[in-house]
Amino acid sequence: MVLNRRSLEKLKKIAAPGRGRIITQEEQMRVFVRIKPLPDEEDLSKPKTIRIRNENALIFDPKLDDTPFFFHGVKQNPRDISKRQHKSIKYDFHRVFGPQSINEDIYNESTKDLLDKLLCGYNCSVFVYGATGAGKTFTMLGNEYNYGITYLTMKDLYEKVNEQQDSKIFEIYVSYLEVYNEMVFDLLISDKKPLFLRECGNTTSVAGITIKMVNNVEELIEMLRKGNDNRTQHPTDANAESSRSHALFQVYIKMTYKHTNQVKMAKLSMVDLAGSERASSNKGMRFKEGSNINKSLLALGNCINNLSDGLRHIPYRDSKLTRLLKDSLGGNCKTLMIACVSPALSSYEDTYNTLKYASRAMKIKSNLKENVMSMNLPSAHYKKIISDLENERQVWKTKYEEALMSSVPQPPDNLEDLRSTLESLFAGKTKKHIEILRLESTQKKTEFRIYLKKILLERFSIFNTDNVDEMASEVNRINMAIQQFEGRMASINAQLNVLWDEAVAANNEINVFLKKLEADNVIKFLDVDIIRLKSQVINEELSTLLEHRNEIGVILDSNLHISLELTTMISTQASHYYTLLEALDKNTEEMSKSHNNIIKSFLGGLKEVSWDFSPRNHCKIRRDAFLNVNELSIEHLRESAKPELKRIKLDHYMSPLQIVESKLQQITLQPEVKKKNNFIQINKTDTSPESSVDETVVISTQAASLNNTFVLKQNLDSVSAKNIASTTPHRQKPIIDTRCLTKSITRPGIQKKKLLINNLKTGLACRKLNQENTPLIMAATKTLADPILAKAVTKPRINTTNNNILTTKSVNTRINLQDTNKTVKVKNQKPTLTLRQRNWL
Ligand SMILES: Nc1ncnc2c1ncn2[C@@H]1O[C@H](COP(=O)(O)OP(=O)(O)OP(=O)(O)O)[C@@H](O)[C@H]1O
Repeated sequence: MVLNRRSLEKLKKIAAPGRGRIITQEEQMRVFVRIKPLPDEEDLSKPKTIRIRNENALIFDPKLDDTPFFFHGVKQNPRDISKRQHKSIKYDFHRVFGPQSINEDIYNESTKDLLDKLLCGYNCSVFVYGATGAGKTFTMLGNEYNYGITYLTMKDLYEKVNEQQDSKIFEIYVSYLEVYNEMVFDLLISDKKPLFLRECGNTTSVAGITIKMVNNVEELIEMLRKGNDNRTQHPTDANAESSRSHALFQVYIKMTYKHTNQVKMAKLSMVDLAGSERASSNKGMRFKEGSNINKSLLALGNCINNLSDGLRHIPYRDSKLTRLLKDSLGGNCKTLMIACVSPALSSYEDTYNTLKYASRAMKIKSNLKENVMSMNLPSAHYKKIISDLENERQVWKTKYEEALMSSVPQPPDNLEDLRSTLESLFAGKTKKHIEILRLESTQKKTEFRIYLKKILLERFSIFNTDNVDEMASEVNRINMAIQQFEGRMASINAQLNVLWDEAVAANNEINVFLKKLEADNVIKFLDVDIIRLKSQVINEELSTLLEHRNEIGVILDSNLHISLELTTMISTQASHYYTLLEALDKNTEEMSKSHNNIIKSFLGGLKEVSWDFSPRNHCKIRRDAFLNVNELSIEHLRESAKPELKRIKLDHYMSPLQIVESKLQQITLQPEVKKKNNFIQINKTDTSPESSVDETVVISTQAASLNNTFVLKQNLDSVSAKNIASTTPHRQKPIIDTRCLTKSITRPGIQKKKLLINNLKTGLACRKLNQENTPLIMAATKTLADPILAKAVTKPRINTTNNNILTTKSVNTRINLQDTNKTVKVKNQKPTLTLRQRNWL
């Protein structure tokens, strides 16, 4: 629809605030005329069809010059040979460029101004019109010495775009097509097939046209060059390189204002029309081309006529060319026409027609609107943009998904297989561990039996017997049993060695598999399974240990009964003998005293060994060496270290009291005692490979309730135990694992005694026995079935002259030992000795 002048006036309004400002303005089409220079062969003396009056006007077919011509001093009257009546028509244009003008002059005074409008969001069109050979292509494209206005416009456009980069984001797309023989072809692709036009509202779009994004002027020039190569050109009578098609080069600019996010779109169309020519001058194909060119130019002329007359009907549909130029001629577009003419007489008609057209075009008014580009772009353009954006979105989506996949890896397809492999590997490991533990359990039980048998022999040696033969066979039987047990031990050791190898191999297999899982980056998917399987192994081990504990408990129980039976038998017998000796008056005073002491101890004078179950001792209580299977071996197995072949010998085992005794022997007191805050510092002379610097000795009276109680306490915190477990080779670990042990033995009157820890020449410490307490201690020893206890609990002798003697009266301070962290703590005269040992194991 074309708006008449009244309607346009109405549209000159400003939209209400807040709805955006749309300015509609009426613009006259700007028309320029370019007169090309005469060709070299043309006779310059001949009259020309155009005379330039001034910058804005020319006279077509001017009358001959009135300048008088004198011959021999006589004024001559010039004769008009053609006898023709000169038209002498004056035409006004926006600018008339003479033959001397170069393309840059044309650009500077015509299209240059369009750029500002374009970058404000107005559509702009430039089309060159004229007869064939009049210089249209020369004006549009030029040559390498004289660049055409297309190049100059685009060059300036990119410069302006760069200047405005801070405030706007630009996207520039181009399309290039030709209308040849009433068919539309895409010049940006070499594949020539006609494209269809689609009417879309007030605009016409080309279906399937290539719209390319151009980032700089160089890319654009290259694109133009390729497009021109694809353009249909044939030599004609008038032009050796005549363009036989109308070329339409369109630039689409999308501008996004950075601060407001407002988007403006504008289109620049540069149209190089094919030249009109007399159809009669060419034949065949050229004739057909010429008639089609003329047809479309005629349609263009009709449109221009109707537009200039302000008619409502504009026959755009009469040709492909006019359909395409619909929005450039009378719509929302600032349009500029450059009419190219030749001043040569031979082009008289063409020039006349061109000037007529150009003059009429001057009257065309267009209706300019800002921010309307989006309506005027061909739908193909949007489709292209949408498809490009869609492609771009797809590319980014793929990239994003890839990035996501790499950051959050997907579980492998064979996860289930990997899990079942893991399960079977751990099942193999568990099996081996359990076999080892069971065998170790058997080993311990066998060792315990050997121990018990040896105790029998020891006890037997106390007695004098008459029946030597009978006893000898009994002793023999016990020795045979010991031998048998020891033989079994050897076999167990051999089996254990094989099992250790297998267990280590199973563990290595797991480690290799786990490393592979880690390398394949799939271990994270099996983390939970690995933890579950590891804890399953530990659970199995613990239940095996429990079984072992129960079995040892049963053995201990039966032995306790046997011991009780024996005690009853011995006491009955002793009582008989004492009564008999009493009756015979053979008892000495000493014997009576001893007898009384024994009875006293039977009545509770000697307390049982007690165990410290207090929560602060976060450790396991171990009754003896035979109770638990060696857990450290399993810990060590987990570390995949092969144990040494040497097995622990029975006689390396010590009772808990022996251990405490042994440790006490390694402790000596510092000659100089530093007093500080009720504690004293002691030093340790360490000659034992088993002892360590992390030993703490505390002598204290911390438990007032444990009156008359002598407490030996060994403690090892769990962290140290763990460290030791992982660093100490299996075979080098101590014979007994007594992480926490507290024994309390009450001795009447011990508060009056003094503890002597003497540093001997050997460097080892020992304590002197208090002979007075021997019977008492012996009784305790019997109860414990442990003769070495006699050495463990002694009555210390006072020696005030010796600096190495520690008296309970004097030791009221605590002094930390710098290099060993050992502390001796003595608070009053009722000493409780606590020995804390950290890395003894
Ligand atoms: N202003 C000019 N200065 C110098 N040479 C020119 C000028 N204008 C045109 N020519 C020359 O005239 C010849 C024809 O020009 P051009 O091809 O531009 O004509 P045209 O109008 O495009 O013709 P057609 O319509 O047949 O394609 C070319 O050789 C060109 O170099």
